[in-house]
Amino acid sequence: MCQTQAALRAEYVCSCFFTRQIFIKKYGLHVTFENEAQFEREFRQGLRFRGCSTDKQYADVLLEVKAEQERRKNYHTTFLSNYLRNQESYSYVHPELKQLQRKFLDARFLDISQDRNLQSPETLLQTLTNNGGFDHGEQVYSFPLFTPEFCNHLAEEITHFRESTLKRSLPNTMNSEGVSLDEMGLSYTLLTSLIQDYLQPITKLLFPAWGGGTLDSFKSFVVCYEVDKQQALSKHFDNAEVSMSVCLNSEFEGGDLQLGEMLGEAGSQWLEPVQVKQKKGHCILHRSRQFHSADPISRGKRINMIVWMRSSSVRNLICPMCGQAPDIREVPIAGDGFTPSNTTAACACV
Ligand SMILES: O=C(O)CCC(=O)C(=O)O
Ligand SMILES: [Fe+2]
Repeated sequence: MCQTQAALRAEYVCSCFFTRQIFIKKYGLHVTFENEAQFEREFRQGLRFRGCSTDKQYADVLLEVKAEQERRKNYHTTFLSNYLRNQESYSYVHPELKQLQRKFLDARFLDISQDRNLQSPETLLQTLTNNGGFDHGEQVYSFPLFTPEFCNHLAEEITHFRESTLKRSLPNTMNSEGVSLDEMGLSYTLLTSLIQDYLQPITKLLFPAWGGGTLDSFKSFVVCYEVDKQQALSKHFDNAEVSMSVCLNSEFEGGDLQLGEMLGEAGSQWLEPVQVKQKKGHCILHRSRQFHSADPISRGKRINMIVWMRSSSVRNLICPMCGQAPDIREVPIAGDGFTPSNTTAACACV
C-alpha cells in the first residue's frame, strides 16, 4: 500500500493470497485450503497431532478456514471502503503525524543517516554501534529511530482510532489486536518519506541481496499485545523483503523478538536464535524471510509499529508465500507489491 488519495491505481497480489498461509490460531498451524478433499489429505493428520482430535473440532477448523477464505475474497474492497471513509471521517488527535518531520527522529538516528556514514556497510555499522545501535548477527540490526514524544503521540493516535466507531480490518490473521496504518490513511505521507529519504540508504547497504536498495512499496500496521488478550506471536516469516519493527512504549515486560532460520534453508538452523529486546523508539531491521516470533509479555501492554518493506524486483521473481513465480491478480488497493512485468510498484517509494 503506497498510494495518494487522489490517484488510486491498480495493485497486485499473488493468487496464493486467496488459498495459502491461513493461520489456525488454536493449533498454531499455517494451512492451504483449495477444497475439502485436499485439506483433509494434507492437514487432518497434522491437526490431530496438535490436539484437534474430534470430528467437531475438525468441523470447527473447516468453518474457520472457510470464513478466512471468504474474508480474503472481500479484503480489498472492504479495505478500500474503510480507507476512503477514514479519509473523510477520521479526526486526528495529532494531525502533525500525517507528515514526517525531522523532529520525530532520534538525534542519534539523524547522525547515523548522514551521507558520510553511508559509504560502505563497514562505516555504517561502525556509526550505528557508536550511536546506540547493535549488530545482533545474522543480519539483524537495531538502532534508535524515533523520539519518545513521537512514540507517545503515535500510540495515542492508534488508541484514539481503535476507540472510534470507524470500521477497520485486521492487518493479518496472526494478530487479533492490530491496526492497519495503511487503511487508517496515516502511512503514505508518514512512511514513504521515512523509507525513501532515511531508511533506504541504510537498507541498501545492509540488505543488498534482499532489494534493500530497490524498495518500492510497503505494508504497515501496529500490533498490540496485552497479558489478558494476545500475549505473543507464533513463529512466522513476513510477506516482504526487509521488515522493520519499532517499539512505541515501555510499560510492559517480556515481548523479546526471536529470530531463527531463513525460509527454505532448513539446513542452516541455529541452535540459539537471535534474541532482541524491545526498546521504546528503537527499530529492529531483519530479512523478512527469516523466521521470527515474539515472546509473551508478562506485564502491561506492548505496542509496536511494523513495516513490511517490499522490492518488486525481488518479489516478481518468486512469491515468498507460495515459493513460486507470482501468478498476479489485480486488486483495487492494498496489493502485495508485485508488478506486471517490467514496471515498478504503482507508487514508488524510491
Ligand atoms: O511483535 C513484534 O514485535 C513483531 C511482529 C511481527 O513480526 C509481525 O507482525 O510480522
Ligand atoms: Fe513478522
